[in-house]
Amino acid sequence: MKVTVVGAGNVGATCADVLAYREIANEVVLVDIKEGFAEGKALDIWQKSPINLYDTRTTGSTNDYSKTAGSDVVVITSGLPRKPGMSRDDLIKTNAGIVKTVTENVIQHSPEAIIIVVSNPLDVMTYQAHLSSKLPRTKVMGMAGILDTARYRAFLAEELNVSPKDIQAVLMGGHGDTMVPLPRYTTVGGIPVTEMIDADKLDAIIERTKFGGGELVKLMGTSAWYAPGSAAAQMVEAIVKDQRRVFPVCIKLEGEYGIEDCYLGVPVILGKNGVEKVIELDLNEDEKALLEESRKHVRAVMEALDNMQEA
Ligand SMILES: NC(=O)C1=CN([C@@H]2O[C@H](COP(=O)(O)OP(=O)(O)OC[C@H]3O[C@@H](n4cnc5c(N)ncnc54)[C@H](O)[C@@H]3O)[C@@H](O)[C@H]2O)C=CC1
Ligand SMILES: O=C([O-])CC(=O)C(=O)O
Repeated sequence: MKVTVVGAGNVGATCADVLAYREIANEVVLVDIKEGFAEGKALDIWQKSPINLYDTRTTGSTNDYSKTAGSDVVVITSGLPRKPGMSRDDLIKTNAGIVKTVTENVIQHSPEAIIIVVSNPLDVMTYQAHLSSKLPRTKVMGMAGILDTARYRAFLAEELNVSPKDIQAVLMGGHGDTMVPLPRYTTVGGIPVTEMIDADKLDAIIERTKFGGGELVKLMGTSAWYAPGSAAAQMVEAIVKDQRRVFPVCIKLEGEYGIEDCYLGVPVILGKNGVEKVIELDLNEDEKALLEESRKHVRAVMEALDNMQEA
């Protein structure tokens, strides 16, 4: 299995490293626009192989997409990260151009690839990659839900003093402040979380999760990479190993949840064909209202992208 990761920065290099040391792919190609940058990162990861004991071949390329030919999965992380005081949507202008060019290059050499978008604003960059690749919607998806859910699970594990492994959860909606938490689908070793934690503490954790990306931007002056890179690698693994894992993933909705033509995070089954199935939960009225808020927000940013492309 061959996987290309475009963008050898913080998230891209972390993703490539996880793909290599966990031997998720046989071959990983890193691509970046900065001269020598991807080659250097790939060489460093390759030189770690005798220490960490893996044989995934990692190589790099400065914008030469012929090296990516025949990739089974392509992860797009190229683009600007936000700085303190910015929202993810502030990145749209620069990152839309980058994601468009990168997708066109990728698809020229790997027309059968499955694309995982990471660049922000996530839901709308997934839309951009879908437009530019012209692939079926099941083969173009965005990574956000696994990350948001992981933050929520980590915060809960800390509060309850239990292993994060035993916390199962699902979040839906856009990757941003309007994400939709679903506490009634959160369990701790199979026990509903509401039996383990007070409502006000759970509310505080949900609020912290919504702004989880911003918390890290404030601390570091740039956005997160360890959890995002690992989350993207986990999606790659589900696809290349046809694991049929159930994850929240950003995909274009075509009638599911009563929503047409909007890119939102929803639980799906992920396997060798990409999104094998969108899982439709029976949401209650409060959850439907939160999802509608999220839809409105993402639609507005999608329309901003449409206007930019017409201009
Ligand atoms: N979906 C999610 O949950 C998350 C999304 N992100 C987003 O991922 C993106 C990357 O973040 P970082 O890795 O921290 O940024 P970074 O600045 O460390 O790396 C980005 C890389 O993209 C490269 N690049 C720019 N234009 C390119 C082009 N046309 N072709 C190839 N490479 C190009 C840059 O040279 C740079 O090395 C940002 O947009 C960030 O907001 C970050 C974390 C989580
Ligand atoms: O916060 C950001 O800008 C990066 C991101 O999407 C995240 O870490 O959730």
